[in-house]
Amino acid sequence: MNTPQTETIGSVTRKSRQPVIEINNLRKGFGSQEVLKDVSLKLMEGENLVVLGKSGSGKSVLIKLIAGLLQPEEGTINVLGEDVCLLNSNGLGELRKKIGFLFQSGALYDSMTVRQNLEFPLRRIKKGISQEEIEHKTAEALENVGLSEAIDKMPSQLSGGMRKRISLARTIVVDPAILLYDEPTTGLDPVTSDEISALINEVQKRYKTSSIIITHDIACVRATADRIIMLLDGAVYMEGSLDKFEKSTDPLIISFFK
Ligand SMILES: Nc1ncnc2c1ncn2[C@@H]1O[C@H](COP(=O)(O)OP(=O)(O)OP(=O)(O)O)[C@@H](O)[C@H]1O
Repeated sequence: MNTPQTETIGSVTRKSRQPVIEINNLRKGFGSQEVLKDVSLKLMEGENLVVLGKSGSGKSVLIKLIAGLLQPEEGTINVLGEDVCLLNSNGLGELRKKIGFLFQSGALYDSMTVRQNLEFPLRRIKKGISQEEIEHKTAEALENVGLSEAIDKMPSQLSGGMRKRISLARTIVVDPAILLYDEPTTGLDPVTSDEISALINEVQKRYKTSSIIITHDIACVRATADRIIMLLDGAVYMEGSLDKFEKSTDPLIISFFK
């Protein structure tokens, strides 16, 4: 009889880990422009997968395809056991409740306090949730991003780094299974960027999420990546551990990691 192997990926130690996202032979273009020609990848449970690629290589398009915001021309996208391309709008809506997005802008609702910014998605996604539970989850999410004291502030009263933290709190407050980060540290100073990278790891541990992180920030890659995928010319150019990328002698990889 085979003994199940135990392995640790990110924060999750399991006898056998499952893919939470599985993409096969994805093709997507706009008009005559081919952006993704043939992309296949997996995101494993509990893993932080970093996607690298030159500007315009289709990283954001990839995230939008995963979320069902764009339709591919060819290929399959399976997220948490659902074939995204076959879901109707209700099915997509349900699936998106399990996916958290942290976009570059991290847009908060400027006319709402931090508390209201967190309570809004909770009420929308967790139908029937009690007021007590809302308050508990809001306080917990703010504590986890180290900003409990900001609960009654307006977004305009916060620094860029604080806004990013609150955006992350708003994303995690609804317990997503998957987090999609699009350039989470862009526009932040190096110290604040490092804090956000550390927070990405904290969130992974506490909330047991699986994440795709798109970033050009190599410090963020070094801090967060369990595995890396480099896109080039619409396909996966290289895939592997941080160590593999750091030791690569390929000029393109070196140009990213120098
Ligand atoms: N809705 C759209 N309609 C037409 N073209 C689009 C659309 N979305 C993206 N594109 C094009 O697809 C290409 C890839 O865009 P994408 O935003 O995915 O790049 P990226 O790798 O995320 O770049 P960056 O690192 O600069 O953010 C770009 O040439 C972009 O202009």
